[in-house]
Amino acid sequence: MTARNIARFWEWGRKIICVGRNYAEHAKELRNAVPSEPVLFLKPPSAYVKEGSPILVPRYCSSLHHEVELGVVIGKAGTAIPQSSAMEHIAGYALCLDMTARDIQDECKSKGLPWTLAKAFDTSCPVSEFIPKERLPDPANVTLWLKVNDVERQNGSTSQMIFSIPYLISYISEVISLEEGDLILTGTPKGVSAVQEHDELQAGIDGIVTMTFQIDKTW
Ligand SMILES: O=C([O-])CC(=O)C(=O)O
Ligand SMILES: [Mg+2]
Repeated sequence: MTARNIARFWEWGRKIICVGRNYAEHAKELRNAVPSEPVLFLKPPSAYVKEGSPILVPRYCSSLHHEVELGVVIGKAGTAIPQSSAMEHIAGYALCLDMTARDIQDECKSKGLPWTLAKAFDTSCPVSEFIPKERLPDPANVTLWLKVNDVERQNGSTSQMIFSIPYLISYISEVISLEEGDLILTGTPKGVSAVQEHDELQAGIDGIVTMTFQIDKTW
């Protein structure tokens, strides 16, 4: 059997664990309380989309939002990983979008229902190429940006995260064992906004990676 290539982690069928409200300014722009513990939700592996394929607006959604986020790719499995050794479990990173059907999420929130329809649909997790961890020596201090049709919407530093990457790995792995090829989305900085069919989304980490996606309809 040939060894699987971690640089193609999105093909492994592993889980995607997302952290919400990890930047105070973003929690505030959506009128949410700043959390005292991480807010977690999941996306299935069918949510992955790579450059060259479009991001699809679900038929039931009339307000699709972008959320640019740093993704952490797990390279070594673990359960209840201590913060002190958490970084050893990272293979690398990817720039990610947590595409969100905001109107549906608002409805789910008001009814106290889970966010699956708002967050877990096909193409809800666009990802960049894999970034080996050596190329991002200080993941707690990188700037993420996102433009819609060349207009900047999001620009924030991972230094603004409420819960650090080691804390998140430790917290998540107490509840959900982490496996090689899993992806953790670490939350979005402020500036989320709605996108339409034919819009072009460009996102990047300066000097490290950029990626471009088009928005399309499913119907
Ligand atoms: O839907 C939300 O705003 C929660 C979330 O994913 C984030 O903060 O990144
Ligand atoms: Mg998010």
